[in-house]
This record gives sequence, structure tokens and C-alpha cells, in this order.
Amino acid sequence: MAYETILVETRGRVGLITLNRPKALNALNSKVLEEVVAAAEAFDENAKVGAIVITGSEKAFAAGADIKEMQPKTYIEAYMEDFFADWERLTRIRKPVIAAVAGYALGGGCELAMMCDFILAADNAKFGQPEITLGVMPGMGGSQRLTRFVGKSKAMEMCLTGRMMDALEAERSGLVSRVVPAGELIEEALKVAGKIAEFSLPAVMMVKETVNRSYEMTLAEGLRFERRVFHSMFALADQKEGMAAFTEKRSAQFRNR
Ligand SMILES: CC(C)=CC(=O)SCCNC(=O)CCNC(=O)[C@H](O)C(C)(C)COP(=O)(O)OP(=O)(O)OC[C@H]1O[C@@H](n2cnc3c(N)ncnc32)[C@H](O)[C@@H]1OP(=O)(O)O
Repeated sequence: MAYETILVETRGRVGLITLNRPKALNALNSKVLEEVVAAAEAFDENAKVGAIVITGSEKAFAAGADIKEMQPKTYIEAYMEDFFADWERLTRIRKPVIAAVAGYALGGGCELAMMCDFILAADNAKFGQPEITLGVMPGMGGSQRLTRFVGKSKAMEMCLTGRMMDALEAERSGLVSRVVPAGELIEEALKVAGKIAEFSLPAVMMVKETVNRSYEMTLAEGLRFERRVFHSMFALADQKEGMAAFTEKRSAQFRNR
């Protein structure tokens, strides 16, 4: 497939999606949505890919949903199109998706990063939900996901004031897993994704599914779900291989079975 707004490549076993609308600071319009989701779904189907990285430029991961595209929309258009609903398809990707964020991750950009499984931030990253300054509110999950990541008080302050958070505050608050120097962001993201891609793919996918359940279940239900999935892993050839490799003091050769 030929893409207009993103660059798509594989690096080893990692699928890399780079947002590529530099003149608009990677603002997320309908084309970007269609292409990012299609590329991620194609990587999810590709047996040679074990993990996916989504990134932007050094100046902007994405400065938000495209304000110029949104500005003329009427209520009935937004409602009937279920505007932004297709972004949820990204959360149904079964392989791990890592957001590598440098520069601005604002509004929909911050929300896109939060749809990923974890966020690696460059030291120049800035996160924010400035929709209130435009007379609206987050619409791609920010009011819900940001609150779960950083707690009510900080999420409420950010959504009500539009204040941006720098990378260190984002790390302290639990929004990002780690901060790295901007010049090393992509290499580090590819390294982490590459490491994940070396493990047993079914085991990796079960870990992702189980951690995500913690957002949707009570603790008791989540613990039961975890135990059932853990038990099911004893049906994997990769469990036999992983444990045999440990006892035989050699590296495991996972076959994704
Ligand atoms: C409403 C929902 C549900 C979600 C949203 O995401 S709303 C959007 C939230 N994001 C914002 O409000 C941020 C908007 N952008 C900015 O405030 C600034 O661009 C900046 C602080 C990120 C960077 O400022 P800087 O002075 O460095 O760059 P600009 O000259 O302002 O921008 C360069 C170029 O990009 C266009 N741009 C930036 N952001 C967007 C956007 N979200 N949508 C569409 N276009 C955007 C900006 O207009 C300019 O292009 P032009 O010179 O052609 O106008």
C-alpha cells in the first residue's frame, strides 16, 4: 500500500510507523487515521513482525487532531461519522505497540501515544490536552486514559487548563515508562521493540492482553484471568523450550507456538 502521511518500514522484526506531515506538526487528520490504523493492522497480520513502534519527528510526535479539518464540522456530521471512533482499532492490535515520543504530543497526539502499550519519551517531549483552549475537550480518550495514568488531580488540571507536562514530569507521573536523550529515542525504541520481538509471540500477546484486562476488571476477576492465561501457557511449545533452555544453560529458540 502507498501511504501519503506516514512512512512505513520494517527494521528486523519491528514494524516502524513514522508520522510524516512535518509542515502541520503531524496533526492527525482523517488520512493519517486511516493510514496509521491500516499500517498497524498490516503489521499485526505479518508473521515476520513481533512488535510495532509509532513515532513522529524530533519537533512533534503529533500536535493534535487536525484543527483545520475539525473546525467546520457540524454536530450531526461528527455524530453520524462517529468522528475519531476508528482510532479505537489501534487498541485492538494484538502485538505490542510502543509510542516513541519526541517534541509535542498534544491533544490527539497525547491520546494516540496513550493508546499504545507504553510510551518512551525523548527528553524534549511535551504532553498536554489543550482542547479546552479551542472550546472543546479531549475526544480520543484523553479524559479517561490520562486520568488512569496520572490520577484525577493532575489529569483534571491538565484538561481544564491545557498546561503541558515535560518529559520528566511525565515519567514521575507514570505517563511514560522512560526518558531518553532525544537523539537516541528511535534507536532505543527499536532496541526495546526488538527485544520484545525475540520472545515467544503468543506469550507476549497473552501478557499484553492480560495487563490490559487490569483496566477493565475488578482485581479478583483480573487475578483469575491472569491465572487461567498463565495455566494455558503450559500448552505452548515455547514454554517447554524456554524452561528447558534455562535448565540447559543455553539461549531459548522460540518458535511462536
Ligand atoms: C479536539 C480534540 C478532540 C483533539 C485535538 O487534538 S485538538 C488539537 C490540540 N492541539 C493543539 O491545540 C495544539 C495546536 N498547535 C499549537 O499550539 C502550536 O502549533 C504548537 C505549540 C504545537 C507549536 O507552535 P509553533 O509556533 O512551533 O508552530 P506553529 O507555527 O503553530 O505550527 C506549525 C504549523 O503546524 C500547524 N499545526 C500545528 N498544530 C496543528 C493542529 N493540531 N492542527 C492543524 N494544524 C496544526 C500550524 O497551523 C502551522 O501551519 P500553518 O503555518 O500552515 O498554519
